[in-house]
Amino acid sequence: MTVQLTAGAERPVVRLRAVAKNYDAGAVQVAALRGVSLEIPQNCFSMLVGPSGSGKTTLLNLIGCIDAPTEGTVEVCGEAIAAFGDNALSDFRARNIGFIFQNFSLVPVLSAYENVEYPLLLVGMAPAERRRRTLAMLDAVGLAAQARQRPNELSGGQKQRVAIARALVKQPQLVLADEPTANLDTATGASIIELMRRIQVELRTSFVFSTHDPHLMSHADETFTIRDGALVQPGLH
Ligand SMILES: Nc1ncnc2c1ncn2[C@@H]1O[C@H](COP(=O)(O)OP(=O)(O)OP(=O)(O)O)[C@@H](O)[C@H]1O
Repeated sequence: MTVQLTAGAERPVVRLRAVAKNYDAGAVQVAALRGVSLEIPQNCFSMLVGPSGSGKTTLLNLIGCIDAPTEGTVEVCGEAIAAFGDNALSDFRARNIGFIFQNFSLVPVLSAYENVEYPLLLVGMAPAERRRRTLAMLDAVGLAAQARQRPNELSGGQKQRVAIARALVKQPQLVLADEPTANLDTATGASIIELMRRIQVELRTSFVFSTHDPHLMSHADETFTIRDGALVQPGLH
């Protein structure tokens, strides 16, 4: 018998405590985040919503271990990030976190197949398993027929599907998407959110995506609203 734990009983995949982030901008300091504490449960589709400049990218960069907080603690997949050295942190990120960006960030000279395969090369996976997983992910995002095409031969929505496959192919515990629909028309953006949601449920991973579009709220299990660097509406809705 499988015992299904509730989200509240499991260890959260992300835990931030009293996080602040300041940037030096010439003579002045910008307080990009102030006193942010949050927990993101496992197997959850979460949305980070707020206007431009509110701190969404800064927060995703801290959760993605790309940047360190000025104050407070960041725990991802049960690990205290401050305890890692640079090499251990890169390795941790490569194994546990997938990233999706608004400008897709695909490698232009690689085919869709090669873009998706790339993270598996980085973690040294054997060729047969690499091929199996890459083909399965391309199929999951509906791009099996476009495997040989390069990014400039794909539509915006298809490029973002490749980026989703690339983020998920190593089966990370956590996927972060920074405004994944910002460069897509409304219908394509909606289909990308639906695809991310379907894959999140199938693979039982955790997604956090940022947007300035509150209309997407209905898709999320949990919404965090951020304004001027502080959370204003934490918790389940
Ligand atoms: N490298 C940096 N140096 C100085 N200030 C920065 C830097 N990065 C971000 N900021 C400032 O921090 C604040 C939060 O920026 P952030 O990019 O996190 O917001 P955002 O909500 O992602 O915005 P957008 O929706 O426009 O991408 C803004 O005031 C921004 O100008």
